[in-house]
Amino acid sequence: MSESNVKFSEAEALHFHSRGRPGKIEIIASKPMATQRDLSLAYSPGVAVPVRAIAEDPATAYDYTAKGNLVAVISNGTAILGLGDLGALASKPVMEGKAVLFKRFADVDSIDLEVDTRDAEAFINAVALLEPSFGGINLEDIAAPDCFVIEQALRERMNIPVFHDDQHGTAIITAAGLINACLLTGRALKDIKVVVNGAGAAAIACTELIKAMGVRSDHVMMCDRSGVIHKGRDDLDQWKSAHAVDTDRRTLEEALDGADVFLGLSAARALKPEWVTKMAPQPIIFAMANPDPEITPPEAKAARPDAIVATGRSDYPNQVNNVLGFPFIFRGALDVRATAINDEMKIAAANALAELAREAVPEEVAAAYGGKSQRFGADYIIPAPFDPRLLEVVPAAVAEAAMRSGVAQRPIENFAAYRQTLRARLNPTVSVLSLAYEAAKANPKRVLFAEGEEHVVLRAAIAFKEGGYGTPVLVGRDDVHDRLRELGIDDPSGYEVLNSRNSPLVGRAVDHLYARLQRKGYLRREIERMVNQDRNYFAAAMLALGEADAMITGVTRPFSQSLKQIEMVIDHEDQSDPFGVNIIVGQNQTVLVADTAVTERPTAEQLATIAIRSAAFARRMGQEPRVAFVSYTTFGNPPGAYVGELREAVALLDSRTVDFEYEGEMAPDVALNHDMQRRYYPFSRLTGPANILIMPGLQSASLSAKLLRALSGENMLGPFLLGMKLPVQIAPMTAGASDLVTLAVLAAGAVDGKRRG
Ligand SMILES: NC(=O)C1=CN([C@@H]2O[C@H](COP(=O)(O)OP(=O)(O)OC[C@H]3O[C@@H](n4cnc5c(N)ncnc54)[C@H](OP(=O)(O)O)[C@@H]3O)[C@@H](O)[C@H]2O)C=CC1
Ligand SMILES: CC(=O)C(=O)O
Ligand SMILES: [Mg+2]
Repeated sequence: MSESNVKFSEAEALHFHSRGRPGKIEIIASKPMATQRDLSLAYSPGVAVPVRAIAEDPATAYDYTAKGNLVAVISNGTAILGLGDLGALASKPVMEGKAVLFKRFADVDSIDLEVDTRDAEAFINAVALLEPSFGGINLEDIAAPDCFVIEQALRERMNIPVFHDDQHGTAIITAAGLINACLLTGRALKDIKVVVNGAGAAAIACTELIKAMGVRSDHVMMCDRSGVIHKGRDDLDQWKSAHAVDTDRRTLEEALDGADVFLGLSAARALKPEWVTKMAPQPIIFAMANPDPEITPPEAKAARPDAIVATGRSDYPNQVNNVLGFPFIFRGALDVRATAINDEMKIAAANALAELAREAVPEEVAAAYGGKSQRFGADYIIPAPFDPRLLEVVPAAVAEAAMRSGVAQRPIENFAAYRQTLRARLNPTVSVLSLAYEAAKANPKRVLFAEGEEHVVLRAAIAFKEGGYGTPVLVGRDDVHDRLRELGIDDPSGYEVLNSRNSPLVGRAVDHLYARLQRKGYLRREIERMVNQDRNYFAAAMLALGEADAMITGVTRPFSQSLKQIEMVIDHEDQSDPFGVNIIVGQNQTVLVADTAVTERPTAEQLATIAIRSAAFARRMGQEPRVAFVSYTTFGNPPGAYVGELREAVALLDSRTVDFEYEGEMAPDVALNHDMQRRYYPFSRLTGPANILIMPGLQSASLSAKLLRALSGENMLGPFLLGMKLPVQIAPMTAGASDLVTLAVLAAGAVDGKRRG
C-alpha cells in the first residue's frame, strides 16, 4: 500500500472488507426476540408504553432507547484521511471503521452516516434533524473551511455533543504528545517555535488548542499549499488569516529554519529530509498525515538522529492519532449526558493522556510491545491505543471536567464506582488477544503452516506475514508460490516453502521419527513414506528439530487424526493427556469450555488436571478463573448415574491446594447465573458466574462447542490444544483464515515458555 512498512497487499485489504458479511458493522438485538411475547413487548403493542412515556418526558428516551450510548459518525467525504475529496460513498469504509473503533475501545454503539452533499447548509439541516436518534454526533473527514461552519452551526442547534474529530480529537492527542515531547527535551510551551504544515480542519484546531495551552501566537507559523501564511497574503479566509504572522519567510523550508516543532497535518511526503536538518536541536516532528506521513520516521531519524518523531500510524512508535481520543472522550461525555464537549473537557483529556504516558506501563502492555520503548521516553510519548488503562482514565477525566464546567446533565456521584464500570466494559480476553497480536509483532517467530497448499491456509499465512506477526513456513509442493501469486502476492519468493518430497531436511526428519518409532514396529522405509507423503509428520518433525518455533495444521482432516500423527513425533508436556479448550468471547464475558477435543470419557484425575490447566490458561487470557464441573444434574438433582467422576474430581481438588475457585456438579444454566447459585445453592463456593466449564465427556463438550460455533460464528475461538511439549495448534476443519492467524499468534506466544520448559 504505502511506500514503506507495507504490512498487507491491496488484495488482502479488499478481502478483509468483503469476506463474510461485507463491511465492518452489523446490528444485533439487545433484547430477546424469540417468542410471540417478546415481539409483543419489543414492538406493537408493548412499544406504545415507552412511546407515551417519552412523549410525556423526553429525558426518558435515555432509559427506554439506545440513544444514550449511540453516536453517529457523519461525513460528506470531502477530506477522507489525507486522500482528499473522494465523496460521501467512498468515505463509508473509514466511517464504518470509526464506528467499530468506538465499540472496540469504549463500548460506545455507533453507526456511520454518509451525507451526499457538498453544500454546508444542506449538510447542517440534514444532521440537525437527527438529534432525537443519537446521544452524540462525531463529524469526520469534512474539509476546511466548511467543517468550521458546519460544526459551529450544529453545536448551536443541537443539545447533544457535536464533535468534529479531525479538529478536536486530533488536537487533543497532538497536545498530549507535545506536552510530553517538550518535557523530555526540557522545553516550555511558551518558548517553543512551531511550524504547522496544513491549514485545514486538523491543523487549525491543533494550532488553536496549543495556543490556548500557552504556545505564543507569534511563535507559530502555518503553511498551506501556497507556503507560509503571512500577513501580506490576500488569498486567506477568516480561519487561515487568524493565524497569519508578520514574517518574510515564504516557504516551508524557510519556516523550518530554527523551529523546535513540526506539526504535519497536510499530505504524504510534504516534508523533505534536508529541510529537517535546519530545525533546532532535538527537534519534535509530528508527521500526522494518513495513511502516509509527511516524512517517515526512518527518513526523519536519518536526517536528525536527535529528533522525537511521531506519526498517525500504528506501525511506528508514537502513534499520534485521534483513535486515542474520540472513543474515550465520547464515553465520558455520554456517561454524564453532557450537552457539549467543551474546551475544559478537551484539555482534561489531553492532560490525562499525557500523564498516563508518564506512568509505569503495566506488565501486560509492556510485554505485548516486546518490553521495548514502553517507558516514558523519545519512543513513547503517548500511550498505545491498546493500553487498557485508557478506558478508565480518559472518560473519567472528561466526565469530571464536564461536571466542573456545568454541561453534565447526570453528574457522577461516586467516581470509584464509575471507574469500576469503565473497567468492566472492556472484556479482558479481547484485550489479551489484542495484546497477544502486539506481542507476536514485537517478538516474531517462525510458524509452520503444515497444509500450505490450501487457500485458507495461504490467506492466513499472508495475513500472518504481512501483519508482521512472524515468518510463515509453508509446507507444500513447489507450486505454492504460484498459488500465492493467484492470491495477489506479486513477489512470493519471500515466502519459505518446505516440500516434504525434496527438502534437504527430509533426511533429518526421517532420522528423528525412526529413532522414536523403530521399536514400535515401524521400518525405516515406512517412516520415509510417512514423512514424504504426510505433511503433519514432516512439519511436526521440523518443529521437533527446531527448524521452526510453532506449528499450525488441521483444516484438511479431523482433529483426532491430526493429533494422533503429531503425538507420534512430539511428546506430551508431562504424564497427562493433552486436551482442547474453546473460548466463547462475549462483549462483557468470556467462557472457556474443556475438554472439547481429546478424551472421550475422562477420569476424575483427568478432569481435575483439565480444570487446573484450564484455570492457568484462563489467567493467561486475563480471566480470574471460576471453574464449574458441569452436568445435567445440579448437586444431585435430578439424581444421575453419570456424575461420579465429576464429584470425585471436585474431591480431588479439595484434597490439593489449588489457587482458584471451583464447584460442581451443576447444570450450565446454574453455573453461568450467580443469582441462581446464591438463591438456591447458597453453599456454592463460586463468588460469581463460572467462566470455565469442565464438561463430563467429549460427547457433551464437542457437541456444545460445535453447536455454539455454528450459531455464534466468530465469537468462538479454538479449540486450543494444551498439554503438548512444543507449541502445536490444530484448527477445526471449518476454520477461516483469521481463526488460523489467531491460533498461530497464540502458538507463537507460547514458544518461549515451552522451549525454556
Ligand atoms: N493523525 C491524526 O489523528 C489525523 C491526521 N489527519 C491528517 O491531516 C491531513 C489533513 O486533514 P484535514 O485537516 O481533515 O483535511 P483538510 O482538507 O481540512 O485540510 C487539508 C490541508 O492540508 C493542506 N495541504 C495539502 N497538501 C499540502 C502540502 N503539500 N503542503 C502544505 N499543505 C498542504 C491543505 O492546504 P490548502 O488549504 O492550501 O488546500 C489544507 O489546508 C490528512 O492527511 C489527514 O489524514 C487528520 C486528522 C487526524
Ligand atoms: C485519523 C483521521 O481521522 C484522519 O486521518 O482523518
Ligand atoms: Mg479523520
